[in-house]
Amino acid sequence: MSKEIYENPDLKKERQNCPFNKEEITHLLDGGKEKTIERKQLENYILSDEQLKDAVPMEYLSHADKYAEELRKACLLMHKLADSPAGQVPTLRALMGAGLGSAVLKEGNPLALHYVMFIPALMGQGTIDQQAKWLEKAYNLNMIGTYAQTELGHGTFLRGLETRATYDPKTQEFILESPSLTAYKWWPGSLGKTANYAVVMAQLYTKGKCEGTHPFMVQLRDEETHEPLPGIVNMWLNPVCISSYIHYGTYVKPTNSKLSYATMVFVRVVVCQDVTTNLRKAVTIATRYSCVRRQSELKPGDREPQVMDYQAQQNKLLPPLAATFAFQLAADHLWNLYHTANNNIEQGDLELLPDLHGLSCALKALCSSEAANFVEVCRQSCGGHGYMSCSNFPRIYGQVTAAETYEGENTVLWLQVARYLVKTRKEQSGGLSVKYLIGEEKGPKTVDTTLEGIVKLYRRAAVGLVDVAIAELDKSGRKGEAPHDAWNHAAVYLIKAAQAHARLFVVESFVDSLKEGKLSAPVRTVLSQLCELFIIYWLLERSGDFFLCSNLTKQDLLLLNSKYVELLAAIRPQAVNLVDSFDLRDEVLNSPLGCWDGNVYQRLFDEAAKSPLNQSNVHESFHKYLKPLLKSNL
Ligand SMILES: CCCCCCCCCCCC(=O)SCCNC(=O)CCNC(=O)[C@H](O)C(C)(C)COP(=O)(O)OP(=O)(O)OC[C@H]1O[C@@H](n2cnc3c(N)ncnc32)[C@H](O)[C@@H]1OP(=O)(O)O
Ligand SMILES: Cc1cc2nc3c(=O)[nH]c(=O)nc-3n(C[C@H](O)[C@H](O)[C@H](O)COP(=O)(O)OP(=O)(O)OC[C@H]3O[C@@H](n4cnc5c(N)ncnc54)[C@H](O)[C@@H]3O)c2cc1C
Repeated sequence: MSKEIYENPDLKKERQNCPFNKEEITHLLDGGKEKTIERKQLENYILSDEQLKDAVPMEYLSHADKYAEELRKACLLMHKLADSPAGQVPTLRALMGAGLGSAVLKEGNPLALHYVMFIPALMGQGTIDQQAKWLEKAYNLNMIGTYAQTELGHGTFLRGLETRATYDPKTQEFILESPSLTAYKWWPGSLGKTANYAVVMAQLYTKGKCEGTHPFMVQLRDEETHEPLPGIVNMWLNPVCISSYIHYGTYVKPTNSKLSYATMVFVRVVVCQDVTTNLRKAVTIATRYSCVRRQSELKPGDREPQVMDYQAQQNKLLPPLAATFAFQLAADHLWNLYHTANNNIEQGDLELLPDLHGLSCALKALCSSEAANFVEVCRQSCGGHGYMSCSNFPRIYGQVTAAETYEGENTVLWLQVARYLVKTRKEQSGGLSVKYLIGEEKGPKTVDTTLEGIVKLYRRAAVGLVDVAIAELDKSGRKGEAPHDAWNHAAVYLIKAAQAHARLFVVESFVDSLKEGKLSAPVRTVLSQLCELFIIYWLLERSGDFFLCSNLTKQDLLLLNSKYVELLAAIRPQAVNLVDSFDLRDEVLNSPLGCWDGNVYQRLFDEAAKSPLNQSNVHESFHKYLKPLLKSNL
């Protein structure tokens, strides 16, 4: 007789009479039905392999054992890659991210940088000959690379990197050196024990002149023994400049000095999708748990309610739920821009490069910071159980907050966006933001609180805050302040303007996607509710920006607040159905709080039982330390 599949009765009730086709949303998020089939096939292929399962929870292993275990599984995955039914590229993309990849490699993938930065750097910066020499070797894993840019003393300010690459015309070699302790490469993933090659960013010196940071291919370790090459700590020999700018000793300036930053732009684009996947996991865990968890008393004398029935809990979880759609659709738009810009750049057309830089900085900073805040809210919404390591919230939070720092610390990226916006506004120049900055709303500034009306408010705020920042810069200039001082003294205004611009891009992407998308009526209804909830939520959170730049009134705000709480109530019945549409397997969620069947308490108990401390009633430390203390009559 088939074993009755347990399903928590509350979750079962939540799933009854779903008014929309969950699979339609799954296909939307995967990029089509075929992609969903491919993803599920790949998940089965990977997650069914017993060798990829953890014998003991990773949190109970030593640092070295964690590394060894993750490396074992990462290497096994690479072997499986060759026979993957989904093909190598989709498999790699799935294995590098926060979805399938982190289901297997919970502490991180020791080979991630090889695929996420090392190979993209070769592809984006290497000459044809260099690619012919190294790409095949890299794809065949005959070398393991990393991207070594950050130093002990510098991560943000690339023009301040101290690693030097001096070209010797006599030997036609580059001598790489770390002239000081602060020049030591620090942070690059895999650099410590895994990689035997690195793309090293160093200041290029030729004929006594510094030509700025450039990428160099450097062998770090012997390919057979894996021993560090001689002098690897202070001196690297035989590096090769990965670029086509040195012709027989003469430096040929690139068309744009920032093309050497291209790998970072690629990762910023990818990070937007990756933090969204992590946010989707957190929202799924918290939403299912909030429909299983019954606590306190809503109606005196009644049974304890599902905590999801508290408006306060809906206010915690439904904006992040809406954000997962908003960020996914914006990341899709950015990915399309990236491909267009890159194809143009390959033809020598750099016109979209500033827009790509501006938008990739904006979206990476916005999605990572908002996702980090939302993941923490999801964790808190699960009370004490959300604090447990096995809830998976600590790991998800660690991964998302890292993205606020790596690939460009967010504040620094906001200021890059502001620089781009001020320049675009002043020059009324072309490019993507012209749609937002020059296409500003003419006519009366009266506010209508329809979806279109609210989007117009976002545009007014995006344009208005740039103008406020420019006014601050001009005021400082009139006082005789030097441009760099004026810029520093306007930082608060500049960052607000950059953030408003990023939010406008996300809001417009969400609204436009719903307009363009071929959606069934029930799916359109629920996604439109989520869209309206999200754009009102952000407006209420940042109402100061809107007061500053439009005729928003107290009445408008009160009306929007009412609309907001009505939408919470309207969406509440579909919360579980919406997170089910993400189609995240229990192994990917990796949390007893978020499992599909809602069997939370039994799974929590089973997880606790795995602790080494629970393998005996009395731990040996009692006899060593506690018992002597108890007897010591202090
Ligand atoms: C799947 C798993 C995922 C998840 C797995 C992900 C794993 C990843 C692990 C993390 C890996 C890393 O962190 S790798 C290390 C990442 N590090 C960084 O991102 C460093 C951040 N710092 C920088 O990018 C740079 O220092 C800047 C942009 C902040 C400043 O550069 P700068 O050279 O001083 O330039 P600056 O004077 O500000 O600006 C001069 C002009 O250049 C332009 N400009 C500046 N940068 C760029 C650019 N990238 N592209 C185009 N244009 C640019 C400016 O707009 C400006 O134009 P105009 O105004 O003159 O027209
Ligand atoms: C998990 C993780 C993985 C990483 N992997 C890699 C890797 O594989 N390869 C690699 O090369 N690097 C890697 N890094 C390093 C990462 O790229 C840097 O830490 C990041 O670029 C930030 O630089 P920083 O550490 O110098 O911070 P800093 O710039 O020193 O930041 C310190 C403070 O100074 C502020 N600040 C700095 N400049 C300005 C400014 N102009 N205006 C206003 N405020 C400013 C910042 O906002 C911040 O508040 C990784 C980092 C992490 C956390």
